[in-house]
Amino acid sequence: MPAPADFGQFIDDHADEFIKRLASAVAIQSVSSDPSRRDDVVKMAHWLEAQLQSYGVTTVLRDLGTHVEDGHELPLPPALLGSIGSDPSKKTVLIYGHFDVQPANKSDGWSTEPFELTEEQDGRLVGRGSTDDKGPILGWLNTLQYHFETKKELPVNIKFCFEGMEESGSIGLDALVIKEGQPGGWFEGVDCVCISDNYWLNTRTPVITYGLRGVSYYKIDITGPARDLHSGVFGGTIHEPMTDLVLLMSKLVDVKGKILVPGVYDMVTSADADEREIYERLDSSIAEIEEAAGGKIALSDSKVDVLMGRMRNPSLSLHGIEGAFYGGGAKTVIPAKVGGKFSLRLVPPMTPENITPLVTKYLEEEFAKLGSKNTLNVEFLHGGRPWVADMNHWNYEAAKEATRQIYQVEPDMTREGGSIPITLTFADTLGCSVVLLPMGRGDDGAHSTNEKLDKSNFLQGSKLLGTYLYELADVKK
Ligand SMILES: NCC(=O)N[C@@H](Cc1c[nH]cn1)C(=O)O
Ligand SMILES: [Zn+2]
Ligand SMILES: [Zn+2]
Repeated sequence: MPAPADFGQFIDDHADEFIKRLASAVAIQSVSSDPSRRDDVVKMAHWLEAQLQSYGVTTVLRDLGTHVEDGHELPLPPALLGSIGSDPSKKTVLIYGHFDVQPANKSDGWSTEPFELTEEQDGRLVGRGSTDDKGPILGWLNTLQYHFETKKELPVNIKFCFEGMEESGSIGLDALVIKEGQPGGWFEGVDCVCISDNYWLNTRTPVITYGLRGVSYYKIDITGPARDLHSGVFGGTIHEPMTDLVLLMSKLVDVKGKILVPGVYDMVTSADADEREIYERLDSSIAEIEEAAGGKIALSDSKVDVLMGRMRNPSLSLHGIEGAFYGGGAKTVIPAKVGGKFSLRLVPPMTPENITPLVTKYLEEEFAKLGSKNTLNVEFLHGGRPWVADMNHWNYEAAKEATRQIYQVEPDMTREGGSIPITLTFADTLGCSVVLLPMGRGDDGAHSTNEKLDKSNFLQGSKLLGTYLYELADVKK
């Protein structure tokens, strides 16, 4: 059953309205990692709930309890569940997305206010969350609006699961998905899952994604003096926490991206010629990867090695140092306590559970070698397992056919370097196929400054998601 003939036109005709709605969503500063923005994450849940309800979706906000952040107990934002249609003759698809975003400040280097969506001359819709993940969520709303206003029946039953903690490790969601996946739960009867929360490899070829790396996030605290000290008075006198931390962090990864924690590479198989061929065939180039990164800084001249570095190999990134002096000027302080943050991206069979003992043991051994009198504490902050799916499942056939119809090309089949921790929980708990059907381009700059979603991707992506529902209705189980 193809999508109705007027569906694409409806999306194009409502472009301005849809962009305004995206601007309203971007304006809510739903930064999950910032405790002072927690009310905005909750506000975003209510905003989205009202949108879903206006198109006839039955909704419920599920309380996820509390979590502890820097020693303070904080309420978690609720998860938003929705349901529309219960026709037993139709398939039921579960749609997941997240309404929280990464932090953003103009002073980080944004050209415009990050929480004011700015439409640029070339069609770029610039704003935090435009591509990750408010634009894709609104793509589903655009499809719902079409069916509501034209009084057309949806081709499938839809369940929704939208969360507000994805950028902070999806805390609390696992338990909810496991509970709602039981008989009588919200997700009973779900046949397949679709997530639109990642990106094409380049700026022209759509992709369908069948794998994600996992993540394991850590903080290493080094504590020394009771308070910050004058470096003129105490420099050369005491063990400095920052010196220890910088030395320790330098032991984690080398300049070529090689992870230095012993045992990590023993877990990963190396790619044979057939596997390398998969990456060779992908429509990508070093030049495009460097263009998206904004610098000629690729780790290798080999496209295959660079793509495998993102998709099928682990990596370790250093993110920041809490407690370090970072302002302008030349403050001569010795920070009393510093916390280094880093994470590993994981590939099968790595898990946060099997990797954490290796990381902790190594850091403790390396710290002991420093002979420092300061104190080390290694804390695991959050994690998620890697996931690889069967790309020949009928759920993927529906996504491929929808892509062919909207973009008139064969999609590239990719694994994503990022993580969506709940994906594996959906796959395992509901025992069904999960497909990742992204809307945005490879140069969207998710998590970065000047994050954008191109207007054409927003509109074509909305058509893609709607068309996928029709292909799903048709495809043989
Ligand atoms: N679009 C998915 C995404 O960006 N996921 C985050 C998840 C995460 C894990 N820890 C912190 N955030 C990612 O960084 O991959
Ligand atoms: Zn995301
Ligand atoms: Zn993200």
